[in-house]
Amino acid sequence: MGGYPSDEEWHGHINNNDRVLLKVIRFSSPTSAGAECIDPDCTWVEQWVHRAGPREKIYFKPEEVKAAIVTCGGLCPGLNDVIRQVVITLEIYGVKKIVGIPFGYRGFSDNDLSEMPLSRKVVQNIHLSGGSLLGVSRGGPSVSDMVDSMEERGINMLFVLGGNGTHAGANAIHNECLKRRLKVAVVGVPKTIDNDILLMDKTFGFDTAVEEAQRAINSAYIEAHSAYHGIGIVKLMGRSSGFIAMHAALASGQIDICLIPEVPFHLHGPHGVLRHLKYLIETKGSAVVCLAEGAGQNFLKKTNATDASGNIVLGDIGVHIQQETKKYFKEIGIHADVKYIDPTYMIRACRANASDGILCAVLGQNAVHGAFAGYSGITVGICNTHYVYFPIPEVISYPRAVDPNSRMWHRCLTSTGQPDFV
Ligand SMILES: Nc1ncnc2c1ncn2[C@@H]1O[C@H](COP(=O)(O)OP(=O)(O)O)[C@@H](O)[C@H]1O
Ligand SMILES: O=P(O)(O)OC[C@H]1O[C@](O)(COP(=O)(O)O)[C@@H](O)[C@@H]1O
Ligand SMILES: [Mg+2]
Repeated sequence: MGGYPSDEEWHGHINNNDRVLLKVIRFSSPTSAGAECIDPDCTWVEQWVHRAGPREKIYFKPEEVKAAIVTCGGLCPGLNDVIRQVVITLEIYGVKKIVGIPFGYRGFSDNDLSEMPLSRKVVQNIHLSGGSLLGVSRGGPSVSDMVDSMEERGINMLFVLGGNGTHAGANAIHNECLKRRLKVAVVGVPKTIDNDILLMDKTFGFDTAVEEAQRAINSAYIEAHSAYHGIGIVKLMGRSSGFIAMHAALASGQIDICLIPEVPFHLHGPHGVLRHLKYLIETKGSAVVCLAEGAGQNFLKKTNATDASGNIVLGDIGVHIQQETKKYFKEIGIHADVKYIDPTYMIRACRANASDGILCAVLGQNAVHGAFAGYSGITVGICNTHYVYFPIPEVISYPRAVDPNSRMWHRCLTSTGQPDFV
C-alpha cells in the first residue's frame, strides 16, 4: 500500500540502449506540408539518439573527479541556472572538486584569472539573476593550450556552455584528450539565444528571449499607435537565423512586417518594404516592423571585420531601415513618425523565465549524468520533448535556420499579413 517503492521496483536508471527517435512524423506523401522524404513513397527512415539520464553503472569514481564549468560566447538567459544545476548534481554524485573557469576559454590561459571554487552554497541563488557567474568571452587560447591547462589542473570532467563556436572548441578539446589518451569527459550544454543549433526542439534562453522581445514590440506598438502615422522598428538578435524575430512576431500579434536573414527582401520598388509601409500608414495609420539583426545585410557596406571568435561583425540594419523609411516618406510627402528600438542586450541579460528555468535544470542534471555515464564529445538537448545526448559534430555541422517553406514561417506571414517583398 503506497509508500516508497523498494529498490527493485524503482526503475530510476536509463538503459544504455534506450533511444529517442529524431523524426516522429510518418509523412504519407512528399506533397504534405513540411514533408522530408527520401523517395516518392516517403519510406520511413529510423534515426535515433541516446536517451539522457542517470545510468546504473558509472564510469568515474566521484572522489577522483575534478569537474570544471566554462561559459563562452555571448550571454543568454539561463546560464546561471545551468551552472547551478551542474554543481548541485555533481555534489549529489559525491564530487568534491568543482571549479568554474572564468571568462570563457580565455580563463584557461590567462594567468591573472584564477579558477573559482564552486559548491551548492556558492551557486544556491545565482539563478535569480541573469548573466553568468563565471563571466563569458569570445576568442581565447589554442586547443592544445587548453588541454595542457586541463592536464595541469587535473580536470577530468569539463562542462562547456556555449553555442556553435564553443561546441566546435569542446569537440576539439575532446579529440585532443583522446589523442593524448586522457580519461576526460567533455560535455556540452547548448547555449544560443538565437536557437540556431540543429536537431533540438529549442535551446535554453530562447523562450525568455521571445517573451522579452514581445515587451519591446509592445512598446514599439504603443509608440507607433499613439503617434500620427507612427512607424515602430524593433531590431532583435539573430545573426544568421530569424527564430527570435519570427516567434516574437507570432507571439505578439502586433507585427506588420517581420524581416529575417533567411528571406530576401527589397526595400525600394513596387514590391518593397517601404511601399508596403505606405499602404499600412494609409490603411491602418501605423505600422510595426521587427527584424533580425542578420536580415538585409546586402543593403549595408561590408567591413570584413570579425570579432575575437571570428564571427563577422554585422552592420546595423535597424538604423539603415529607419533612415531609409524617413527618407522615403519625406520624398513622397507623407508625414511619418519613425521610432527605432534596439532591445537586444536588455533581452540577453534577463534571468530565465519559468519554462527556461526548468529546461536549464534538466539539461544541467543530464550533462552530469552523461559525463558519469562515460560519454564525451556529446551535448545535451531536448528532442521531440525527450531529453537526449547528441554527438557534437552532428549538431554544429551548420547553423540551424528558419526554412522559408516551413509551416512556422507561413504561420508568421499569416499573422503579420505581409506580402513577399521581392
Ligand atoms: N571553430 C572553432 N574551433 C574552436 N573554438 C572555437 C571555434 N569557433 C569559436 N571557438 C571558440 O568558442 C568560443 C565561443 O565562440 P563564439 O562564436 O563567440 O560563441 P558561440 O559559442 O556562442 O557561437 C570562443 O572562445 C571561440 O574562440
Ligand atoms: O555583442 P556580442 O557580444 O558580440 O553579441 C552579439 C551577438 O550575440 C548573439 O546573440 C549570438 O551570440 P552567441 O553566438 O554567443 O550565441 C548574436 O545574435 C549577436 O550578434
Ligand atoms: Mg558563434
